Amino acid sequence: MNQSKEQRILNFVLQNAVRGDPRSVMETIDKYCSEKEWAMNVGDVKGVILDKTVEEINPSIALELGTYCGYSAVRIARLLKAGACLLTVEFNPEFAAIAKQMIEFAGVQDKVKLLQGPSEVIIPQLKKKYEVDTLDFVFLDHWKDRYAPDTILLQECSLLRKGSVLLADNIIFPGAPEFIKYIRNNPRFQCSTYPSHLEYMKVQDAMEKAVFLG
Ligand SMILES: O=C(NC/C=C/[C@H]1OC[C@H](O)[C@@H]1O)c1cc([N+](=O)[O-])cc(O)c1O
Ligand SMILES: [Mg+2]
Repeated sequence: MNQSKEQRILNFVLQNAVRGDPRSVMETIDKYCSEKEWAMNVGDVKGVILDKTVEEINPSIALELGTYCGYSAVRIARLLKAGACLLTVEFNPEFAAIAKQMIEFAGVQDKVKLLQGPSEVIIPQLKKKYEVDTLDFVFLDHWKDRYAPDTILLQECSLLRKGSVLLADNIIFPGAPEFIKYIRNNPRFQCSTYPSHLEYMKVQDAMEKAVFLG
């Protein structure tokens, strides 16, 4: 049975990147996906916006929705201080298996907990099963029509506190119109937009930052 694109990306990393070096893993994925096969990693351009947001917050506990191959999990985890943790949620078991290997190869497995399942099932489990109090940072990069319902669910589960920061990928392309409508009209969030480009393409995209005001 021939390989998936995600398996080809992982193999390219295993053969070309430096084990234990997160930056090498990121650069190798970016090289493959810009030269050989496009894939929906946040990428090197929007990745800088993600980096700056994570560095600004310096989160102790972060949540990522939509792991895919683990590119942004590696990207976020490499910036986390000692003792800090990234919980990353992936619905698709094949993608989760790839991401697990990617995270381990990059050497950030001690900072990352990969949770396989639908976000609407995992989010309500975070407090009791995964011992989360509240989240300092949430990166939304999963199904675009899940951004708004999952943001509501995070609030219903009391997982956000005054100052919790959400960062959403793809609010221009593919777009997340319901999320934008919800979050920008919501007095409990302070929003700002970061115009950018779609990963590996000359297509306009943007990221939305939303600070929960409590
Ligand atoms: O659908 C996108 N992301 C949805 C990802 C969904 C992931 O989470 C659940 C599913 O198992 C998948 O692994 C997407 C699509 C494009 N795109 O250009 O089509 C660009 C992006 O950055 C994206 O995050
Ligand atoms: Mg994305």
